[in-house]
Amino acid sequence: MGNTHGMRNAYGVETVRAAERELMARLPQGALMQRAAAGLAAACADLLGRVYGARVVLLVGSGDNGGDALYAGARLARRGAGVSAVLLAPGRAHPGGLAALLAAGGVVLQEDAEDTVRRADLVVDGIVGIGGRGGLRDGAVPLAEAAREARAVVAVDLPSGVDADTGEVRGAAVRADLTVTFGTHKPGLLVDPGREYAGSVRLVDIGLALPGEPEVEALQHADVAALLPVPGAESDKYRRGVVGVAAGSDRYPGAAVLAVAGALRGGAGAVRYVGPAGGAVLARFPETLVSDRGPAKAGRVQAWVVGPGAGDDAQVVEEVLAAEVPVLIDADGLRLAPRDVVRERSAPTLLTPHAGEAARLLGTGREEVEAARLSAVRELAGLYGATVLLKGSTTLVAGAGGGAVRVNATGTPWLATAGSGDVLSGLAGSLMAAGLEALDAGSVGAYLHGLAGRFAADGAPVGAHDVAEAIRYAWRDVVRTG
Ligand SMILES: NC(=O)C1=CN([C@@H]2O[C@H](COP(=O)(O)OP(=O)(O)OC[C@H]3O[C@@H](n4cnc5c(N)ncnc54)[C@H](O)[C@@H]3O)[C@@H](O)[C@H]2O)[C@@H](O)CC1
Ligand SMILES: Nc1ncnc2c1ncn2[C@@H]1O[C@H](COP(=O)(O)OP(=O)(O)O)[C@@H](O)[C@H]1O
Ligand SMILES: [K+]
Repeated sequence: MGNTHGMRNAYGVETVRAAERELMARLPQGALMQRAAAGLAAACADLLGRVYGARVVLLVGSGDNGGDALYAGARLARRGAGVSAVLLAPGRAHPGGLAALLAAGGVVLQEDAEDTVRRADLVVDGIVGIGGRGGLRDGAVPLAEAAREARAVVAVDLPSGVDADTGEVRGAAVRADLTVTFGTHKPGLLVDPGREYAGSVRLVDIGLALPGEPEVEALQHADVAALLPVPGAESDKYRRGVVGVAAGSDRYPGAAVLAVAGALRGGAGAVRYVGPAGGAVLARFPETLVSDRGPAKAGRVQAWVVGPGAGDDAQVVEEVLAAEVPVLIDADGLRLAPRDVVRERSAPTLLTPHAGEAARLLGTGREEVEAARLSAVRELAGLYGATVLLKGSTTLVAGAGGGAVRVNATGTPWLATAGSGDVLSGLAGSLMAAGLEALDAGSVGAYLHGLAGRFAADGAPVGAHDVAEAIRYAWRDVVRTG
């Protein structure tokens, strides 16, 4: 889909470096850093409101990230800000940047650095950028902590301590209100936990040409609008697609109701329900086609959803996996679906674990998955030869064949409510039945589900059924403004 719809793309460090080398070779020395510093200074000025008289403290590391901070500091000093720099490696600060700062009236702080940082109107984090390796080094940790008490923190390119390629944070990292990033988003700015440290992100164009596929991409309204299924004049309920839902149990009939609730709002022309909760489903949604035979005999569907609240019924999972249509596997189904059977399926499979379920499938701990989401989702997709949607504060979707990982951030923590995952599985399964590919169905489903959660919650607690009801508002919003 490329850039045609304004997809937000993030490229890894290696690609950024190559693009920078190529561009630098064609520009006068230092030109690129001046572009970066100009964009950074403008963003700082916007944040400050009034530059004259503002107390600005620069945290300056030994690389070009510190250079950006110094040149931007010089620009702010020329506009009347009181700018002081804390040099983390005094002999190795960017020489040109330091000279520019001093010439503009800035000073180098020799003592009481932490106190000055705490009292600052603005702290500019130029400790490390894409050259950073591992967590913050010891000397920088107290400064990062002091910065939390300052009025505002702007991170240069990315918050120091956040891994640019993965969003992983090992140890301490700077928490920014705003990150001013150059040339392209970095994966670590879009994927948690890094995303949380970045605050809002402003992209400064420095003229980089980035070739090929990004590491991570985030759909925007227009991308989603272009992917949504729309019935044509010739459509009938079967042509729009039938989605089968094999979910729920005597113990958890509600999971069936919620998965059907999501499926009814996902674009399929009909929802076929199979399982022991048919009565509960019909009572709530009379439009559902209910069957009391197993999935193999339930009649044709264009995609299956299996697993929410399903308990231990391995037979149902087996029958669904044997169907030659796309299958979404969630919750209990993930436990019951053998890896080799999934790998050998000829039709697409979409797995939708949360971090705890992903950890069990990978044989690791929940915390490990949450700390390294990008590698976990890629690894699972590889192991199962399937598309994997990893739920959480930022939801990731990795395709079976590698390629850019989709990240979704439309959600809200209010979605952390029982049953909201069941709604998502019905919704994404319905999109597959309507003809979307697994990667698109997962990422479009997560986008609408997150937005629906926001609309339904609007700052107050919600139940999962509220989220399902709000899907149509999310859909309309996407269609109208996309
Ligand atoms: N290369 C370019 O063309 C441009 C680069 N720009 C800036 O340059 C940055 C990259 O500069 P560099 O390659 O010099 O790398 P950085 O400045 O990101 O960091 C490298 C330096 O930090 C030290 N370091 C590494 N890990 C550390 C850690 N965990 N704690 C403390 N110190 C650590 C290294 O010893 C090295 O001296 C970008 O993030 C961006 O801010 C911009 O000026 C735009 C143009
Ligand atoms: N902190 C959060 N911010 C945004 N979305 C969240 C957050 N926590 C959970 N979610 C979303 O809520 C849903 C919860 O699904 P899941 O964990 O399967 O719950 P359940 O099994 O109760 O349905 C997922 O779509 C997930 O991405
Ligand atoms: K930084």
